Amino acid sequence: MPKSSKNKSKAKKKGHVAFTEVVDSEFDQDEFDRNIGHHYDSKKEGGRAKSQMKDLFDDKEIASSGAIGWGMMMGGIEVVDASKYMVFSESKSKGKQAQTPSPEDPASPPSSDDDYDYDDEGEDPFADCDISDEEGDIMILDPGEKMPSKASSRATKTLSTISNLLQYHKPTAALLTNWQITCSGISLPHLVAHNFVRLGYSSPMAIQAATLPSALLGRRDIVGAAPTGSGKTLCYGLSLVMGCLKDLENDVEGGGGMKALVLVPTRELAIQVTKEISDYCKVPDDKVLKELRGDSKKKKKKKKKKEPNLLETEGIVRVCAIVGGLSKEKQEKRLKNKPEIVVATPGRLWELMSSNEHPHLNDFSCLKYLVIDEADRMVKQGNFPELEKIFEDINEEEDSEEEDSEEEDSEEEDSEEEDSEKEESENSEDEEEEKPAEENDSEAAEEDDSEEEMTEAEIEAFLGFNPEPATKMLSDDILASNEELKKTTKPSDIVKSSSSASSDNKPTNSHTKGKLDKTLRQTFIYSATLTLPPPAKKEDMKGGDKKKKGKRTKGDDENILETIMEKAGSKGAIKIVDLSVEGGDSTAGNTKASTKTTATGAKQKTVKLPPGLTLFQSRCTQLHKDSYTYAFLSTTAQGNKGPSIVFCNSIGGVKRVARTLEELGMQVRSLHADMPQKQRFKALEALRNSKSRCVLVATDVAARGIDIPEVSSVVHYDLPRSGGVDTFVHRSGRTARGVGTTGTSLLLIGPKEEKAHMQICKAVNGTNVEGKAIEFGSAPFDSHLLAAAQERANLAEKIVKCDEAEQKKAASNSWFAKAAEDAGLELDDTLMEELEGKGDGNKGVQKFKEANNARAKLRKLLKKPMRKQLHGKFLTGSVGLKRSLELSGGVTGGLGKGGGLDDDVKLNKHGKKKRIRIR
Ligand SMILES: Nc1ncnc2c1ncn2[C@@H]1O[C@H](COP(=O)(O)OP(=O)(O)OP(=O)(O)O)[C@@H](O)[C@H]1O
Repeated sequence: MPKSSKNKSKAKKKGHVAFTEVVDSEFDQDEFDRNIGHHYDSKKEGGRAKSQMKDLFDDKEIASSGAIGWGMMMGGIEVVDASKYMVFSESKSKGKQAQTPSPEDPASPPSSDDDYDYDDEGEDPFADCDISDEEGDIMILDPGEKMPSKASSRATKTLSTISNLLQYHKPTAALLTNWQITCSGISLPHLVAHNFVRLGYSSPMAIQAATLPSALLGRRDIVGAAPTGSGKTLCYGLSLVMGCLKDLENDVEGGGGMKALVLVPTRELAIQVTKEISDYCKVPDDKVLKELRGDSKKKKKKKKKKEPNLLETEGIVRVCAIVGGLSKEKQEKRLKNKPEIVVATPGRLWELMSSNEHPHLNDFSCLKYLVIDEADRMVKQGNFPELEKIFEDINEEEDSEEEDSEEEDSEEEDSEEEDSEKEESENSEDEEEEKPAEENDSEAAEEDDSEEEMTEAEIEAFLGFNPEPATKMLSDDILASNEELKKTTKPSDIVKSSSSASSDNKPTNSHTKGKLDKTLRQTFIYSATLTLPPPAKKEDMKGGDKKKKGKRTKGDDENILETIMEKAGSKGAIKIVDLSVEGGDSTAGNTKASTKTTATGAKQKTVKLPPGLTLFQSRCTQLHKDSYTYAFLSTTAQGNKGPSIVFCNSIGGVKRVARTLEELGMQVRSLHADMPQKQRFKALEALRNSKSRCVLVATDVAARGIDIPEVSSVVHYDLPRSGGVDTFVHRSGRTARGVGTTGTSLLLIGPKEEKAHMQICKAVNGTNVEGKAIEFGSAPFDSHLLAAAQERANLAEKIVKCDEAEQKKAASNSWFAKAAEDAGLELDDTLMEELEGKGDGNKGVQKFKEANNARAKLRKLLKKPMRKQLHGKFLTGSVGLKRSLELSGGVTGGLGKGGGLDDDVKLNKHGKKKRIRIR
């Protein structure tokens, strides 16, 4: 009997997990049973086991294309092909039909489990496997393994179950052949491969393909720059997870210490990264996870509502977020579980570290990975003073070890070194003092003082637990090229390529079973906006080699990078990959020029934006920005498509614009550093889950890292002030993220923002032959609709202004009255009248009436479609402004010099009007 038929009939007989071999005839049932079947006994567990299996292999279509991509692009990652196995979707016990196609007719599924011929006699390797405990929970045991006694340690149980879990997706020989590209080298753990299939990570993205082999095989320190949304989180996240899984598997003594520390600039990003990393090693079944962690019984006994498993999420490897704004107690409790990976914002981390009450945060003896995400933002002076102290603590232990070894050196050498170090530290102190205190961007900086309790459901919702599996597909061209390569690659080629791995990927150190080598620590530095040194310098660059470092000067981006590496204590060989600039699609050693030469011969850096991003611009006065934003978001195909983010430069701006858009009938959320953390999370959650269109009005606290794939457009209501081009890149990158997505970024350029605009244009598009900046496309506004939008926006602004005035007055009056009461003073009648708004000619009442009138008028307008309201072209220039003032009842005030003019008219330096082109 051919092997495949034998296997099929075995599968019929077995009934532990029914499956059909889909792809070829070399499927090995015995191997399948060894690796998968023994976890589940259909007779005992019935439908539960089957539905678990169904979950495991749900994304079979993606897998078939995806794993090829991983194998090929990574030069040897081996990925499970879930399409090999098809399993029941519903249990027999529920009386539903199984979906597994029969071998004979793939389209006709067997009607029930009875269609499979179970054979209980003789050859059942699972006979001695009791897979349920006394409470009916599934236990995962090796064939022949005894039920663990109640007294058995969690560690023993975990290790045995983990090694099973890591195996249970083991590809068969047929699968390996199918994935011709797989070679020795990187081997993706099967659990991770499964999760990648679930997440839709069908092939590595460019930065992942460029960095992962060096990080995983060569254990190199990595400095990576790549456009926003290009998958940088996975570049370091996967290394961390694989390292931790390997340790668990190899039973490497870790002492339960922290193995990886990820530092990020914002709380939202910390929570997001925590979830993403833990997603890579997520265990498909909750019960299995609880069993692995040894806490299922504990929780059952308590019979309390499910404990929030939020700051630490649901992977095998424990990942825990340490952030400000959330309950410190809960985070402290999480730390007691000794999470292998800690993702933190520097403020809260330092607070807990310096309290010396959390041994887990003070013990860096096991630290193998240090990650600085959004590195340029993190090390910007004044942003995170705690960062330096954290680095010092981390490096303290190693430094002291080094010092010990240095003692063996000659006295002369010692004193020379001391002198040079002293000199260097003096220099660096001078440099710090010389540096003018840069504007502290308190907006985006963390303030870790306030704390809040969030309910389980609230944070769960924010973390997006139990989301629908992503269904991102491999783009057609990659698929096609993979197919082509698959056809032309012979197994012998694979062996060759694997044996001649590049020197980048040769391990600098090796793993020792049962031991943790401290010198193995890897440092990862990532951002979309890192200025990297030129190729020659890259080759020279060695982290921690102080003698090679030049004096750091303000604005010297290259030296900033060196400083980060030095502070982070990077000691190994550094691999630098820069995909963030045009022409920089290569890695250290063969980097092409990443600059353009302008007409004047000057070298100019051009940044790379996500491929699916379209840039628009529109010039308007500050007064018209509300109506332009409203018109873009409500009338254009690009702005109207999905959730959007509107960026303002100040908290006051965010509040005002959000209120105005709200009055205009939009579903609006705001996000800024002055908000309680709970509200901040809720705002992002609303954006992520917005069924109807949601607009988030935010400061730059939302500019970096936040990954909400649904966001379809970004509006720069204010052009970024500080860090112009970089901030523009990060803000714009909140849309068009990941594989095959599109998005729009609209710049609204006010009269005072021309300079900032020019810088952005130069950096993004370069200059034309005349040396002038190449500009973006014109925003697709309909001038008829702009007029209608202006009318509505004016009314909304009026309402907001009146409300604000009311609120301010009420606040100051109540303060005044209270102060008088506290001082035991009585207010006279005139003063009382004034406080009540009667004494100033009823101005307060008048404002209230004005607001109400405006509100009534606006409501009426909002009921009608905009196009029908106003016929006639949008009048630009001072005429247009006058008309809109008339329509609004004059709330916007008179024309000032320069301000108040529209697209086509500007004042020249003599105060005369000059015409400029409308874009
Ligand atoms: N191999 C992959 N295939 C498909 N999607 C992926 C892959 N890797 C990551 N992604 C998805 O791409 C999106 C962007 O990833 P990520 O947030 O890591 O980008 P980033 O480069 O860190 O962006 P930013 O610079 O804005 O922080 C995420 O939704 C992530 O799930």
